[in-house]
Parts: sequence; structure tokens; C-alpha cells
Amino acid sequence: MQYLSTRGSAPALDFEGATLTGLASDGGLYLPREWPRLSEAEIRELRGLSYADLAVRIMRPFVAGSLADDELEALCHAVYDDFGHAAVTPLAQLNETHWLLELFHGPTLAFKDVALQMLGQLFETFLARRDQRLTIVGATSGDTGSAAINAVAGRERVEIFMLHPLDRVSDVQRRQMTTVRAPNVHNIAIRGSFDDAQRHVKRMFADEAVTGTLRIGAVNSINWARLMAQVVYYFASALQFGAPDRAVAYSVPTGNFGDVFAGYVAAQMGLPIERLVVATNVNDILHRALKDGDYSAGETTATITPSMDIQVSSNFERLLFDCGGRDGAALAEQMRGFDENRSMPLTNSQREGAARLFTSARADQDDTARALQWAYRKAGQVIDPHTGVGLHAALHADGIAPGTPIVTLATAHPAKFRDAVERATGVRPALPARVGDLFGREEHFAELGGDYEATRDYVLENAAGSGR
Ligand SMILES: Cc1ncc(COP(=O)(O)O)c(C=O)c1O
Ligand SMILES: N[C@@H](CCOP(=O)(O)O)C(=O)O
Repeated sequence: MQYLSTRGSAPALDFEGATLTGLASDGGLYLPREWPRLSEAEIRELRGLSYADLAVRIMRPFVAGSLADDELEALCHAVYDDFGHAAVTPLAQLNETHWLLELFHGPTLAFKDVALQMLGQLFETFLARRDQRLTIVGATSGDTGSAAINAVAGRERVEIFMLHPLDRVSDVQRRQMTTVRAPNVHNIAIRGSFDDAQRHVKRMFADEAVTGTLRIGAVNSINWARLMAQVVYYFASALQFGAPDRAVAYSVPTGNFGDVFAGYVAAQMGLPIERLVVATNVNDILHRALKDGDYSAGETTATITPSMDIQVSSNFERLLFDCGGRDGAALAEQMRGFDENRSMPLTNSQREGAARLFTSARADQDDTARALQWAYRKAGQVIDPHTGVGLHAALHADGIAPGTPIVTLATAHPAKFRDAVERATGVRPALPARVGDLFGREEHFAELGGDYEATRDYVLENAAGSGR
């Protein structure tokens, strides 16, 4: 499989190249040249497979040419055979229509583990093959950071620099990153928002002072391999509802548009998805873009769903590319306009293409708290606030045919946000034993100002080196 940049001018790469490169050299994001398509009969044959075997079948066309079947099988079984829950991503029923897809059974209690545990293995495989090292630079609003650090801590061939916005992640999220003691892990808190951190990371990919010295890679969802691994749980859940003979709708709490874009990919592959509901908090650029065609970023507001306090949503570019006729040059121009004005109108084909599958909703803090209360009182489920944003959207979604199961992606364990959960429900969720003694361990992180140069220089000065 070949991968193309959404901005049209970076070289096409195979899966191995796209995984190690992360962000394309023209600033675009990699996407498969075409969507592999499964027939209804092929989807039916997936019923009853273990999660690991399903992952092999879904990922195989995407990795073709870069991983042999036996290599892919070994990786999928290594990651998913012992994942914290036998089903890896189990479903929980709320009522006759609504379900939760629990994505938080991995080591760091958020959906990011499902893909990042796989990405850690992919890095190891490809770097060993090339006898190379990689310096990862990443940005996190809380969950990607801990999941990525868990996936690569102590590994020989990678080191990781993870930027988080100072005081804008939960205490559990921060400690899951900053208490990890491994020589290849560097945590940096920057003054500003997640968007600032993400901008610094993307700029490093285009900065010769960095790329001329270090081979840098990405763990954020700008890395295609992340999304590929997330497609699997849409199939795993829809099959349980009878796919391909029955359609399912999903409500996805959204920030960087990665998780919900994985649902879009599943639909392009032939999975009958009736609707994808993009659920945002008050940082609602995606809701406004889908509703009015106006993609314009405001200031980020801190909320009880900090992982979704995002205004510039990386993966939306992938959707605009795919829906807008895959015209890289035109999209590069459109994105240049956005970089200059922090605002851009969508084209008609982008709007119409998106409207075929997506709908959207926005939840403020009261809506979110009410959704947490509803889940607890009506269904006995204590859910995290991000999941609450998704559930609010699911409960208020229209345009979904009666009788269609609506699945809300439960993206984090409630204990990661226990203060907000307790305030809404009166229940203080306990931290699962698998995260260990987080509050008894010492924290280590560098605190930097908000300027790009300080971040870049810190990385250059502290990198053990990955060669060029
Ligand atoms: C708990 C949680 N829910 C939802 C999201 C949103 O996911 P995405 O950025 O893939 O849209 C994130 C992070 O982005 C998250 O950490
Ligand atoms: N919510 C994320 C933000 C980064 O998103 P990513 O999916 O692009 O890595 C986080 O928790 O860090």
C-alpha cells in the first residue's frame, strides 16, 4: 500500500515509511492511496474472530508490502492477547438503544493504548530492520502522552519528548507521564494550550535545525498507523450488532478528529455505519465546521474534558482531502489560508461529502454533568466526562433511523478525571491497580515558556541522538 500526503507534494511512501515519518515533509498527513474494500461476505467471515485475529484482517491491506503476514500476526497477538480485558474493547449496554464501547482497558486507562501499544511494536520492528534510532516529539492534552510513554519507555531505539500544557491536564494524567523514570523519556510542560504544543511539534518537523540533526517521528494521530489500529474496534463492535446485515451509529467524543476519522475509514472499507456523531465540548470548532461550513479557531477554553480542549484539529485535514476530491495542491492552499487567518470556509464538496456520514453536537459543562448523572442513575454506569460529551450527543442525535443501535465511544476510565466525576455523580472512582502507586512516586518534568525556540532548543540539547 502506498501513502499520499494530503498536501500533494511530499513523496508517496509505503507503510513503513509513513509510520516512521509521521508528518509529511510538505506539512500534510499521510493517507492510503485508496481504501481497501471488504465485501459483505468478507465482513460476515470476520464474525467470531478474536480481537487479535480481527486486527490482522483489518490491518493487512494497509501494511501490505511492509509487513509479512506472519510478522503482522505476531505483532497483533503480542499487543492484544493480554490487554487488560479478554474482549480488548467490550460493549456495555445502557438501555435498549444506547451502548458504550469501553476503550479504556489498556495500561494507561484511555483509548490511546489500543493504537499506541501497536505503534510501539511497529517502531521497534521497523527500526531494528533498518538498524536506526528515532526521536519522537509529541503533544498531549493528557492521554496520548501517558499512552505513548508507556508504549516506548525503556526501549533501546526510541526516545520521546512529550509536551503537555502546564496545569491543563488532570493530576492523574500528569502523573502517568511524569512519574515514569526511564532514560529515554522526557516530559515538558509548556505555558499555553494543547494547540500551542501541537504547533511546536509540527514546526519541528519542518525545522532544519531539528531534522538535520535528528530523525524525528510522531506518536500523535498525525501518524497514520495510530488511526489504522483504531479502525479495528469499529469492526469489532459492529460485528456484534450483526454487521454487515445491520447498521450501527457511533457517537465519538472528539478533539483532534482521529478517533472519529477511524470510523470514517471503517465506513470506506464497507462497514455499514449509519452515522458518525462528532461530539465536542465548548471548544467546538468541529461542530461549527460541520454545521455551518466555518472552520475557524477561537481561544481554547479549559473544561472538565481537558483532553478535548483543542481548537485546531489535525485529522480534519484528512477528511477535507478525501471528501474534497483528493486535490493536494488545492488543500495546501486552503490550509495556508487557515494558518494565516485561523479561519477558512469549507468548499461545497467538502461540506456535502462530510454531511453524508457525519453529524455533530456540542456539550457544555452542564450537559456533560447531566450525561454523567443519566448514565449513573439510569444505567448504573460511572463514566468519564469525555464519554459524557459523547453520550450527551448520542442522546440528542437526530437523523438516526429508529431501532439503530447507538454506540458511544467510552474513551477514558472515569478515575482519570475523578474530581469532575465526583462533582457530577457523588461517586469517586478508584484508580485501578494496574496504574500502580501514582501518588507515591516522584514527578520529573521540565517547565518551559510558551515560545517555540525554547522547546526546540530543549529537545536538541537533551536528545541522545537518533542520527540523520
Ligand atoms: C479521553 C479522550 N476522549 C476523546 C479524545 C478525542 O479524541 P480525538 O483527538 O481522536 O478526536 C481524547 C484525545 O484527543 C481523549 O483523550
Ligand atoms: N486528546 C489527545 C490530544 C492529542 O491527540 P492525538 O490523538 O492526535 O494524539 C491527548 O490526550 O493527548
